[in-house]
Amino acid sequence: MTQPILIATKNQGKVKEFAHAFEKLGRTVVSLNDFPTFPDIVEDGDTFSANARIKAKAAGDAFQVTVLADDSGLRVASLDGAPGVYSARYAGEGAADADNNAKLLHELGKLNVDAAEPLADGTRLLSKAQFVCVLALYDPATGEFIETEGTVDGFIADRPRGEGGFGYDPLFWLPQLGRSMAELSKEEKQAISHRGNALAKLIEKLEVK
Ligand SMILES: O=c1nc[nH]c2c1ncn2[C@H]1C[C@H](O)[C@@H](COP(=O)(O)OP(=O)(O)OP(=O)(O)O)O1
Ligand SMILES: [Mg+2]
Repeated sequence: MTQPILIATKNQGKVKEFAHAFEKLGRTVVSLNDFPTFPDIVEDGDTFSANARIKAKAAGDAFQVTVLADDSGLRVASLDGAPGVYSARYAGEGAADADNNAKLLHELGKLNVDAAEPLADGTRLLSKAQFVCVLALYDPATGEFIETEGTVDGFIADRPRGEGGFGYDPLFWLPQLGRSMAELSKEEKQAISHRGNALAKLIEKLEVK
């Protein structure tokens, strides 16, 4: 039996996406939710890369197994790239997804949005935006990291759509699909998303090694 892959995350949305992706490769995953006594990791890096490495190293050194970590977030053009690495705590420490989404709409509501044509249902697109995901795979035996980054471009809509995904997905509009990220199946999200993209790059790197 091959070992499950340990993902250094407590985010159930991420866990579901990785479980789906790795299932197709015949692998299962476990996360820090399976180790409730494992202490919270302080993500005090200035970049997605730094935080991904902090999470991978903390778990890898503790468990002495190879660990995958994901640090990700949303860059909103009209907010000069905010919330960026602060995406998880945009509305404050311990904020829920709904709080962060409300804060995002509040901040964008303060700006004068250009008079772009609304969508058929009246939805307005408030700003260009990009999801970013940095994956770090850390091997405690060598102390080495393998790192990849994935992005996806879209817009922030003025109202939520869809029940899938997590985080900012209901507000993230994909013009090429005419749907929000939360309206995609797991399969569709993996094919287009920052995380799916970063994971495809990581698997490619591992294959050529
Ligand atoms: O596909 C996504 N769809 C919607 N929102 C997303 C996505 N990917 C990241 N995000 C948002 C959620 C959270 O506000 C932040 C990640 O913060 P980040 O610190 O990497 O994750 P987290 O604290 O939720 O879990 P953990 O650190 O245990 O992996 O960006
Ligand atoms: Mg986090």
